[in-house]
Amino acid sequence: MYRMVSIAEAQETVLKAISPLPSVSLGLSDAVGYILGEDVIAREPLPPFPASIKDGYAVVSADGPGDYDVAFEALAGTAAGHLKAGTVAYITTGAPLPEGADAVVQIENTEKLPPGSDGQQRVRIVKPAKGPGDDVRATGSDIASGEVVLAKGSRIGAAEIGLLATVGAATVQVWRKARVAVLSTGDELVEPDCAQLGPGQIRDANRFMLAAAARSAGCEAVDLGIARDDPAQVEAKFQEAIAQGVDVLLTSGGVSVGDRDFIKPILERQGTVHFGKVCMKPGKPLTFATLNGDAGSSGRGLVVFGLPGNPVSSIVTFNLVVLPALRAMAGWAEPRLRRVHARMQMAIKLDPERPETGESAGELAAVSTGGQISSRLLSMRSANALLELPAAQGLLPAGSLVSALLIDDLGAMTVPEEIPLVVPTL
Ligand SMILES: Nc1nc2c(c(=O)[nH]1)N[C@H]1C(S)=C(S)[C@@H](COP(=O)(O)OP(=O)(O)OC[C@H]3O[C@@H](n4cnc5c(N)ncnc54)[C@H](O)[C@@H]3O)O[C@H]1N2
Ligand code: MOO
Repeated sequence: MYRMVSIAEAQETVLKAISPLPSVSLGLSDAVGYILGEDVIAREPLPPFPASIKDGYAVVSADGPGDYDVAFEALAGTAAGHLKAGTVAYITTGAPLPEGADAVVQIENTEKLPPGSDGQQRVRIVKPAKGPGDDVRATGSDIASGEVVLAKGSRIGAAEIGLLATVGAATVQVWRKARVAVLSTGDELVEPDCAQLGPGQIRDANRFMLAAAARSAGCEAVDLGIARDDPAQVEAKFQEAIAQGVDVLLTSGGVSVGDRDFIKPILERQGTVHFGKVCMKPGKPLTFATLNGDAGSSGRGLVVFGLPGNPVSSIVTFNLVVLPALRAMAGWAEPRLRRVHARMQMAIKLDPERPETGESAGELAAVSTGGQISSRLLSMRSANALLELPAAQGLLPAGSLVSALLIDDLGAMTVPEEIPLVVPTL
């Protein structure tokens, strides 16, 4: 019999038992979504030279307004020329400021004059530069040489890829992501392409759902298929996971207390079961174990999550416990789900015994996805948050402010036309 642990204790136990996977070197274009395993330092200043902020004329600011010869053109991508006082140079945005010049006057503040008889281009500076440095980016004003542009532990998104490219970090050290094997167990399961279900059969939903969830976390998913309710078959699949050198094994089904539930006894024989019962609904039989030895692609053992067979229990426990573990392995400093406030738009019945995790959709106004039953995958459809509801009798009234754990990027959320600016009165 297992002691019933709280969700927080289960999460803490898992995060204590695992550590980040070894770092790997990745090409810049492949690094999006990874966590940086090193500080990235700028070797040169940016801009590497004083650069024009505008299309206009490079000037000696002390020359002031007046009519000038355009001595030459300073174009982006060319070496800076030398400007003599009393003349100006045509300059494009991003071009190096010519030596001798100290400011730029934008085109809008000038008037082109007819060329001289010798063809000399001339311009009138109508509104002169305010002083040295006007409309010029000084060397290193965006990024100083030696500056840490990205610290170890940063998450690499599109802007960070841009920064890496800017400073010439063509390859970077990042924490590797886990290889995750997915195994379904149960005599009743058939493949999704089964057109005609036999007696007692259902299609395997969990394997595909969990593999997709692992891939969404950036992990490689390894499909171990279905094991029948037979300890020898389940053990053979465990050996296959070890042989394939995966880091994490996700099983679903067979973790409850029936005499056909073989996952816990096998894990007890092969490794250490850290918990086998969690005080939550859905997901009570969630089991977490580590297998010793040289399993896992980094030779540091295999991490096994025995997820409940009910599909909703499976995906909810994945989000609450497995996902933080995959993130921690990938080097996330704060791997847990983001917790926000949501206001209930409707009353919700509470469970008297187990704190409940329900699903909500929409804005940070929580609307139930309907009947919350662990077998009913429709209760997860389009859900973008899991509400953390206490174990209690009765109804939670509409208007209650509840805790919500975000499980997606809210990309499907309706977008208000505008959000009013609220300025605090001081
Ligand atoms: N006597 C008790 N029985 C049960 C308890 C309990 O405390 N005492 N807990 C219940 C809870 S809570 C859950 S959750 C389930 C979990 O059971 P298992 O993990 O052993 O899962 P199975 O019995 O194998 O399956 C449960 C349910 O889910 C369906 N299933 C299984 N795998 C898949 C799959 N890959 N795709 C789609 N559906 C799947 C399976 O057919 C069952 O209907 O135990 C309760 N029992
Ligand atoms: O814990 Mo079970 O997941 O309620 O059905």
